[in-house]
Amino acid sequence: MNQSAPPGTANTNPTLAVLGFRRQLVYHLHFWAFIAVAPLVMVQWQHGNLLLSALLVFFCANAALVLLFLRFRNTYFLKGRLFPLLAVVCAAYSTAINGHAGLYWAYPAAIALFFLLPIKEAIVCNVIFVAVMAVVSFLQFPEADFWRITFSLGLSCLFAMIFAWLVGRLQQELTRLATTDPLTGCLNRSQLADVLNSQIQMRERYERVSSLVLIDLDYFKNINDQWGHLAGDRVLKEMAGRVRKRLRQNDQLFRIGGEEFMVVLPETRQKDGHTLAQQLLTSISARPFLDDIRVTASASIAEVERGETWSVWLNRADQALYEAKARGRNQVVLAPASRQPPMPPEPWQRSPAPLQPVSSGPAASGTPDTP
Ligand SMILES: Nc1nc2c(ncn2[C@@H]2O[C@H](COP(=O)(O)OP(=O)(O)OP(=O)(O)O)[C@@H](O)[C@H]2O)c(=O)[nH]1
Repeated sequence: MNQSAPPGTANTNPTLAVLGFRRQLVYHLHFWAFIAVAPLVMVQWQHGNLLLSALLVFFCANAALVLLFLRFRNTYFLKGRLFPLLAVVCAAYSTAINGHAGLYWAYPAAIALFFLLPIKEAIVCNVIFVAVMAVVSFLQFPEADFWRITFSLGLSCLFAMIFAWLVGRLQQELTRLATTDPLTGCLNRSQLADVLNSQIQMRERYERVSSLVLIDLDYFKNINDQWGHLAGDRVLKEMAGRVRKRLRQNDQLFRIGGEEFMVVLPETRQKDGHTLAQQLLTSISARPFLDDIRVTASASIAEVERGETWSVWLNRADQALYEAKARGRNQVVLAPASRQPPMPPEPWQRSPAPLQPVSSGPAASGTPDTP
């Protein structure tokens, strides 16, 4: 069971790490684009290309605003959408009036799209961009150059697309690996603080009350000792499956310790959650695991209170789980409100009748309860 809330859980949230990666990518692209393009404003001005010079000023101003917003407000100015638009327009227009000197900017502009836009939008934008550049180069250059430009720009886009797509998949896979338990497929602790905090906010802002259920298998050590660790693993996996089957789509199942699971029940009062917790314990104890391993579990349920932190909330549930173990296991205990002693068992929360063993497993063989 949890002894205490782990410090700094929010800082290790893998989803936030991915967001940090995106933010840095956007930040660096805008920073280096600004450095590269700012001098061109003067160059185009001196060449008398006033419209292009104005477009480049616009481009630099947008880049500067994105950098400032990211640094001081942690948000994307206009969602970072202006960079791709301006880069494409500037590159196409510059090619139309400057020929090859403008064309060179089309390549970094096309590649940057894949790192700034969602992949589907980037593909659509690049198809349009390559088509526009093909028309411009058809009008500007000899036919052989037109073919070279169109194919080399198309190929650059293809390579950038493959790279961005693979990086995106890698990010998704890393996030999945970092946020789920490989054995059971449940969420792990990495997002626990965020999920509980969002339920706390729902309570504070909208009076929507959520509950959390802790479930801990009883005498699980004996299962490992008697049937081996691999069987223990399979029991955990099957148990997660049975619990998951009973949950709603919005409910979230975490594995927060070896044989301890947590279910977050959004917009569920303690009394309603209690009914579910009872059903979960029944689904665990009613049928043997791996054909002949009888297992029971203990559970606690705690409704979020106004003004409490996620660690206090979890701690109340944890104390109630200790109580469930101390009262003889295979039962659900309601967590009391803060600073109140654990509630005495009521008739409707008493444990079900003891199970008859189907084999000589530890839970089935009536191992005496030791807290
Ligand atoms: N097979 C397997 N066992 C695990 C895993 N994680 C933790 N365990 C085992 O789970 C057992 C937990 O034992 P205890 O904390 O004593 O709890 P318990 O035997 O269930 O007793 P109570 O909780 O008091 O009912 C230990 O033997 C751990 O080695 C896992 O991923 N796979």
